[in-house]
Amino acid sequence: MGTALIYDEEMTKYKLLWVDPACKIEVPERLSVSYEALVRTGLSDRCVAVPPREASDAEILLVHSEEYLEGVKKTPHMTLEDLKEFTLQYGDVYFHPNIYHCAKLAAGSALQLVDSVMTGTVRNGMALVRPPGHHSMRSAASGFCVFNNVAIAARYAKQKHGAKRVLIVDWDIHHGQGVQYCFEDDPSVLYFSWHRYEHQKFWPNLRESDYDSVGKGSGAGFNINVPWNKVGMENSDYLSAFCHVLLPVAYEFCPDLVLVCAGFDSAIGDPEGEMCATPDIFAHLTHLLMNLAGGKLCAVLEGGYNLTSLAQSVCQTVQTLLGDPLPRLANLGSPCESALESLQCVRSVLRRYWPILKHAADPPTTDVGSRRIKLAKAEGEKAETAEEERSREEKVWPEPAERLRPPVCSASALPDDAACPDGLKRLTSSKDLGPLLGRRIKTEVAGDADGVATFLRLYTLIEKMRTNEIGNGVALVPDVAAAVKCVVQDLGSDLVNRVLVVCVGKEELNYATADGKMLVVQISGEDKEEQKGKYYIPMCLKKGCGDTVGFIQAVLGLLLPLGYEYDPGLVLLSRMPGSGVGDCMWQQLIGLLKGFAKGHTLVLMQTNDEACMGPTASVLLGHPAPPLQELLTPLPDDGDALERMRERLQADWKMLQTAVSSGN
Ligand SMILES: COCC(O)(O)CCCCCNCCCN
Ligand SMILES: [Zn+2]
Repeated sequence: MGTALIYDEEMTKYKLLWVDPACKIEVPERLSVSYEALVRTGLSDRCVAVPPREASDAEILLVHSEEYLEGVKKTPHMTLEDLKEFTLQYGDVYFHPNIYHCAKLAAGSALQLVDSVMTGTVRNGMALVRPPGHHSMRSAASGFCVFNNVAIAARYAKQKHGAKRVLIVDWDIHHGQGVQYCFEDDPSVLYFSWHRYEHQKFWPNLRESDYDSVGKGSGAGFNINVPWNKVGMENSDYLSAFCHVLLPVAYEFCPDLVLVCAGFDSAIGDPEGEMCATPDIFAHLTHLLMNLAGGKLCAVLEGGYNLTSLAQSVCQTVQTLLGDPLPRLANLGSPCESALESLQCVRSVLRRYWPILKHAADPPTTDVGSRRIKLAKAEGEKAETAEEERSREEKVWPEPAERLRPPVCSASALPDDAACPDGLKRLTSSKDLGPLLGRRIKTEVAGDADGVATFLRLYTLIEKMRTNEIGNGVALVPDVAAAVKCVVQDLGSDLVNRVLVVCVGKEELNYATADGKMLVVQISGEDKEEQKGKYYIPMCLKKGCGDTVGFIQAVLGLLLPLGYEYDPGLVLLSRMPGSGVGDCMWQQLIGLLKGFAKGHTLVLMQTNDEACMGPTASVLLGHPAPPLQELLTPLPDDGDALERMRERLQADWKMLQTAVSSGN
């Protein structure tokens, strides 16, 4: 199934007709440069072009009031003076004779996207629209928005397609207060937004944009605000918010559909956000959401005002929707203290609603709330002078790296008598092993023919991943533990710099290399509290690997942050016989680990584990992992043990932090 792309140049045909410093950044070129970049890179040709349509009155009335719609309907016939007059009643927004038409197309585009995804015509998609939507409210336009495109789409998905639970992820740098108001008492729509806040000093300067607005009534717990109280947030801050706040809750919520308020003013270079996250971060944010809801994801453009980072970020997003390998995120730092304070605050208010967060730390001792300052609008929003604007230094960042699809997506290395699943390319061992290696086979590696054959197969797989001839691969081997040892000791570190070894099951694995060439993470039911140094991390689930809740907590809160910080060149994932891990969980694990090492994942399974070959091959080939059924409430001990482990490890691994360092 493909990726839908919705765009129509009609939505570029309105603009600001008078002087208004607050609105001058919202220009038609935002849409045209984004689309042109998709065309120039060849990405648009790989998408399924879906035409927009006008949202009907009834669809708009799913969110907005009749009086508001009636008012907007009059704008096409207004004189310039009337348009200015009409605009005055709202904030930071402008009207134009053609904006009503475009607003219907923008909302209708979101609905076309929902139809295409919910009917299975496509797997996922993106709508490039103007005007944006997430600020508009039931009876008010705001922040360049006229109709709330994504809020309408969520209501529509429920009403027309019977969606039970819809997740809305808003990575725009502004708080989508319009979306929050729409669903704050609705437990069927989970709204997650991060936004520049600066203790209420930043637009829209709302008290209810802070972390303690968690929703109301039966919607309590289903509204998540992550305020950024400083500018300059980086990739590590964004990934920490996903791994330690959004993803655990999203997995527990188990949505049927994911809608993204895809604003790119959260990228570096944007005059509104003033953040430092690079465009390739959106490849990973998109990827991390694609294993939810069976891959049903609709991204709808919101903000984004730096035309360079906007276009690059749109391309990164669409390229991930198309299933291309992800870029490696270079030198992730530690999340900054301010970000950790925000994560700690929001986790502490959410833990009572979401068992998966039940072990989250208490709020920080310093009362963050007391720093909220409600500046008088004039003072807070004093329009910066042209001088100030020029003085703000121009940000520069590297062009995102190319993300080349390897000629072969997935390969298999199997014993001759094993069946090869459809779509996998069966590898025969490469003859040219190189003299050095050849000699070593004779001596060190298991001398028997099987051992040699296994060695040859694994070497071939890894070598072809290193040269990007193949993306990922699966090998069936007679003895998984021996094969892991063979890769770890003889292959991995020679061929690849930094191998992330993830072992599911109980085998004793103690190859951790102190030099960090390997990071061995073992998830098992065995209690191995002692830890063998920074690079061997045993994660023990008291109830074993069959405990999906414990397993997903270990993956999201520990394995993912570790993987991002370690930044491996290869991922070796082995499934020990008798591990007890469920197929769905196993597929989710493969799907998530594909985000590392440009997708170079080598899966090792025991020859008699053939039953799992199908599900494994499906995800390796790029099919979305099926959703985990609604997660049961975890027993306290598992979360507790993992939480204790996280606290112990965070001294070595900064991405594991979820709170300000206890000293503060
Ligand atoms: C959904 O619209 C996308 C958006 O969130 O980016 C809109 C931002 C409105 C920002 C209003 N203040 C402008 C002050 C200019 N210095
Ligand atoms: Zn924005």
